[in-house]
Amino acid sequence: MGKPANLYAFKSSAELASNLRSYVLDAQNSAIDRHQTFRVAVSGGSLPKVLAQALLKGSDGKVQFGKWEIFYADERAVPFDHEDSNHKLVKEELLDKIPAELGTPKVYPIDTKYLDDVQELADQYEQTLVSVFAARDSVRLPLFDLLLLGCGPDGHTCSLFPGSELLREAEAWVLPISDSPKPPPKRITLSLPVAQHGLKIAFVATGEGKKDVLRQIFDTDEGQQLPCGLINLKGGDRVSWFVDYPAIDGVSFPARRGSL
Ligand SMILES: O=C1O[C@H](COP(=O)(O)O)[C@@H](O)[C@H](O)[C@H]1O
Repeated sequence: MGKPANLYAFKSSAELASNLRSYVLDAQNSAIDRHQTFRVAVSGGSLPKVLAQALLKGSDGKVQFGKWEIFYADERAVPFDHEDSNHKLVKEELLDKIPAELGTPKVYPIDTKYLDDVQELADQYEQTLVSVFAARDSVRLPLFDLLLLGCGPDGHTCSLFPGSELLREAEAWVLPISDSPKPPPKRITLSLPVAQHGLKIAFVATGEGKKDVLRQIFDTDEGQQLPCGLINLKGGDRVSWFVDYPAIDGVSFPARRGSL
């Protein structure tokens, strides 16, 4: 079954946030040591709030935002002032609140010129990745230092939904969606191979609403076919889960509780 290599459970959001902070700082420091920059893909949904709690408070280590390059694991095809925009959410929860002394990250949002054509929107975002990570013909997949992912109650992550034919895509780095089962329907998303390839991959899932899907992912064979399950399985020990107690209520796999 899809036993997670690293499953950390916390009784409070403050505890989860402080452990997520240590994990992100560790990823940041080794990335900066390796290539002087930290390339992170972030998600929307419930993640940005937890991430802000982790990164904007805390005295251990230093978040070197000036060395961060932030990309979107998925984005909705809406303007930046629309309430469904993942960039708006990340900006309001985190980016706008970064103290000047921590530096300013380089952020790569979608190009809203292409909102009417999701294929073009995805292609343009892929070009953005190509320009940063290297030409398509020199690397098969972009390698993020860290992917910060959510897990929807149906097992979706990024904008990869259960049963979607997009899960079979092997070549493209960024994919368009016109019929997302969760609104809004038009989106772009990192492809499954890109999401599985991250050097480190963290899922953050909190609240009772996640307990059924986590039980499925960790305790059943079917759960491994869900998008989160597919990343969990392929990623092996590169994957860590940060959850709270309500989210793993009923999961048989023992989580390490309380700390990394
Ligand atoms: O639609 C989306 O949902 C997922 C999961 O969101 P959550 O609120 O259940 O954490 C999110 O990771 C993704 O970025 C977003 O577009």
